[in-house]
Amino acid sequence: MSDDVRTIEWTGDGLRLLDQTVLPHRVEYLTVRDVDVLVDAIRRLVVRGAPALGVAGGFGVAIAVRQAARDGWDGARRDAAIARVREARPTAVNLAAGVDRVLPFVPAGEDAVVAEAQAILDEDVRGNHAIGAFGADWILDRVGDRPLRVLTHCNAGALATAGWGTALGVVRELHGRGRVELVYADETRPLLQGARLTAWELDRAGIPCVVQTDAAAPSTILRGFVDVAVIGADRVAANGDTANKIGSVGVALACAAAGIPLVVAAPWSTVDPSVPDGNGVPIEERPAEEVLTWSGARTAPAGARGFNPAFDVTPARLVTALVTETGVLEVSAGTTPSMRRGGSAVSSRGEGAGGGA
Ligand SMILES: CSC[C@@H](O)[C@@H](O)C(=O)COP(=O)(O)O
Repeated sequence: MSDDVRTIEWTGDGLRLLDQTVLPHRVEYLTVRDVDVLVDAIRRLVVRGAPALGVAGGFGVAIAVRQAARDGWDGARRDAAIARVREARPTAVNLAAGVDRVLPFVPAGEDAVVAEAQAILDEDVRGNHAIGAFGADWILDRVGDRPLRVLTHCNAGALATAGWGTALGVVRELHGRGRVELVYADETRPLLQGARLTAWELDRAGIPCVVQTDAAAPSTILRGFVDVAVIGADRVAANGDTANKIGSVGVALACAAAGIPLVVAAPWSTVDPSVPDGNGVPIEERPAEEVLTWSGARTAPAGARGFNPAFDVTPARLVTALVTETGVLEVSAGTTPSMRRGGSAVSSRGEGAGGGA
């Protein structure tokens, strides 16, 4: 993403968000100055993607601190507002983690909170570049040092992060090395993060891309059109089970059946060691209207009810590699995130089970 378009930044006036609900047709920003507007923006996916939500969580606390001073709130009201930000969406662990990370700075005041939230943002951008390099190295080593056909699901790009992207950071790095033949971008039902956002990012970056329906993805993989799938994550359990946008598990099953790698690209801030496996990940269920309507018009018959889980869990045995900012864990081969601070060894490149920050 070029410098003229920032997903999320603190301007002093408030938190400036690129409104992802109107992309790719319009580039509009929303400046958030109060907590209720932020909670609504998170729920409507004005800002979305696990790492970007972590940054929003950190700055959300700054908004609450400023609002408390402005509107004369007591501590209890301020803390309740912070809790609303923390709980605005349940699956991406980054949101709660972002809030929790800045909380100790609340007594020191707004500037201290903003500085810590800015550190989350800056670390995310740095980490994504490292993820891109580690991921590209691993893929070219394991899949082949040639222009590759890459499949991705949802949007794990600059828009989903503070910049550069995780899965799309790997794609950007591969492209920079002349190693992308084509990207298959799954459209990502029902809110089209792939068709609207991933395709927009790839087009701006000059990376060849086709958009396909989610239902096409397993077939595309089984027909031999894809060399590697690279996706992001909303929460990675200690055993490597990975929650990501609904539809990811179908991609993973097809990759396993076709014998191609499924690579999950995510920062350590998306790993939740407190959750032993995928059963412990809360899965957001979104309004039924998102699947019962199209462009605001009802598509399903009046009597139909909807079921709209926003995420699924890919079992660790289907995750070939987890690429973090400190290296690569070969999860299906038995190297899990829980081994990070453990002892024994790990991966092909750089990362050990005891590695990382
Ligand atoms: C780097 S973003 C990783 C994930 O958060 C992403 O793949 C995803 O599932 C986003 O879902 P969304 O509902 O758009 O917030």
